[in-house]
Amino acid sequence: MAACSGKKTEKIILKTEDDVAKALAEYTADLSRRFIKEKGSFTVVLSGGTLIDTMRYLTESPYKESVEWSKWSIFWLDERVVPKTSDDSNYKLAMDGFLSKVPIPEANILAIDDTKSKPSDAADDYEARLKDWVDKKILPLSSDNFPKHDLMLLGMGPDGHVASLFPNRTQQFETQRWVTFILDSPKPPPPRITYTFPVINAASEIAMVVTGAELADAVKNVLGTPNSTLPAAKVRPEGLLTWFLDQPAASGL
Ligand SMILES: O=C(O)[C@H](O)[C@@H](O)[C@H](O)[C@H](O)COP(=O)(O)O
Repeated sequence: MAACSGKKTEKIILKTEDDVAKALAEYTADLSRRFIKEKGSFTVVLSGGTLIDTMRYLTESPYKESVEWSKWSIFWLDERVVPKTSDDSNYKLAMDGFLSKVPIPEANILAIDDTKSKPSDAADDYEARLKDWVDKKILPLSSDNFPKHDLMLLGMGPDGHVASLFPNRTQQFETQRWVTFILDSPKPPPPRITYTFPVINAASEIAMVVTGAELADAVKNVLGTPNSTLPAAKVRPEGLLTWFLDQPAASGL
């Protein structure tokens, strides 16, 4: 556990992906209640990939009616530099599978500007708009002056990447920027923008949601190897890190 331990790391291993989906809905709804009670809002950062499908129970009873959706704001951990209508778009994935099913106000959704076709411009623009949200006090700053989100929901790839921070790519070492870009992502499509580790680790809560046997080796590397060098081992939030695993993903532990 040492390799990925933040101030506090928890590991929840459940039998099936469906059990993980149910536990994730309960965890997210609990945090929503807690943060809204404490500070009147809830800022949530989404990944692409299978995560959106694993969030499916949040769009159903009892959560659909009980969660205070109007207090949520939505951000993306990473986004592909493609039109929002493209099947490769993380915005489209989240819109189709989650955002179209719950009443989060459109003004609270910070999506990529897909008129910026150059990844560096798209990253600069997203970072500038994050700065506006900090200026408007929607997002606080961490002690290191990075934007602090309440909850980040992360997936992990079989190569141990999180967000678009890949092994053998330099973006994982960024220490200054809030949002950076990559032109040669090993996972297609190649051009993307991504939050950096200082922003990820400024979060109050991070859930690593990892299901399926194809992730077992990466899980074993990150959670079972001291000093793992995979990007996922660099996830060490200021707050609590909770790993949600199904048994196939946890089978190497
Ligand atoms: O845009 C992306 O590609 C994702 O944000 C990416 O970081 C994803 O979370 C992981 O690749 C895990 O993907 P799976 O959940 O599909 O394994």
